[in-house]
Amino acid sequence: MPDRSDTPLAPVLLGDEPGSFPHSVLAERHPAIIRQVRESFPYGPERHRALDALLASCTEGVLEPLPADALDRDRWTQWGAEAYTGRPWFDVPWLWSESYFYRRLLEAVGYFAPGPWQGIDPFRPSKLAELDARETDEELAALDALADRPADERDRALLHGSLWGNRADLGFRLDAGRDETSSDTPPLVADDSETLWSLLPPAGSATLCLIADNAGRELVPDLLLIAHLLAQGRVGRAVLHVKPYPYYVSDATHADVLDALRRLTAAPGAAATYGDTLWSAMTDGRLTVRAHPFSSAPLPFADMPGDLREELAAATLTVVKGDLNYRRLVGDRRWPPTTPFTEVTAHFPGPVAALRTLKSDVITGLDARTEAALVEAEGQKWRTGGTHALIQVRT
Ligand SMILES: O=P(O)(O)OC[C@H]1O[C@](O)(CO)[C@@H](O)[C@@H]1O
Repeated sequence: MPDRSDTPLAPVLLGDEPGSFPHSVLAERHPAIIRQVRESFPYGPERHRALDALLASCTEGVLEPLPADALDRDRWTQWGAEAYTGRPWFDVPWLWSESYFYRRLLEAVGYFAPGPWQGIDPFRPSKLAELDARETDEELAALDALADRPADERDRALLHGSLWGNRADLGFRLDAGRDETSSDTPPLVADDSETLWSLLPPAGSATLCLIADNAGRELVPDLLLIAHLLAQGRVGRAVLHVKPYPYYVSDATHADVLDALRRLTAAPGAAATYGDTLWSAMTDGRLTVRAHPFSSAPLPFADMPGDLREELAAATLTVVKGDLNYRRLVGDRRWPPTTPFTEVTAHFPGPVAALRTLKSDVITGLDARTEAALVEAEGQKWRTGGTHALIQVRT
């Protein structure tokens, strides 16, 4: 991360503290994900053995190197594999070990190797179930009532749909025991939406990059937001960044975009109009989907490569969705919550907006009163419970 003399770097989050949230993800959530994946398809004995080996490695062992013939081995070396392989999963930066877990999981199910399981997304059954759920029908039906509302109400509804859609990630739901906090504190802990709208004036034909997070019930409202912005002329061109391979259980890939788009175009009522807008925008090049390798790198955005930096520098605004992308945007560190968002995102190549529900410890940009009220009402649960959200913008 570049020097910011006025903001000293906070310690990087590791998973080594029993009782901490990162530790519970490594010790409990990852084994649960392996169990879920094992049941998602009738994998044969070889795949089951590989999943058993991953389970043993990630709970009691060390990070093992990728196979010598893995096509992305050099890339992982550049991303720090030599420094971290051979070490216990709990002792390396949490962002690194968590991201590497998904790479190893895909290795275990044969996602990359030539053969029948190549390219089969182990999370697809749960992603499709979510897309087919009754709740998705209800959310799409609500678009009919929106059509007659004033423009600013539609702007707000679609922005908030995309924001709160982030609450619906599938990995989060594996945590059945997580407390639901009820609190009198406002759901939005920071709201820079006025600034966001000022960057995308009507008929301004801005270029928007949206760095997507989850598929299914998050991606659908993300796509609706993009369709709305294109239709309003607030955005002339949009680039949707997705993951190059299945990641963090429900993260969106290009295949998920196509599933979501089909869901929209086949829906009754207004939803299909949004779907048609997106379809024609993809066809004529106003909307493109990108799967840059760095999208699944175990590194903060401060370390992004030059080509991606250039691309994002040319955007009027980049919208960064979700919790994991927030960790990568501000750095996965124990920042004091009042650390200015503008300073920790100074490295980003252009104007950036974070839309995120709070699902991990990292937080910046709070005012002292908001932080105090949250702590008073909930202790530290507001950081990870997914019941609060933020819209933060750096121009
Ligand atoms: O889907 P999101 O919003 O990125 O949230 C995923 C979050 O889930 C975790 O994988 C575990 O909580 C976090 O590491 C990550 O930040």
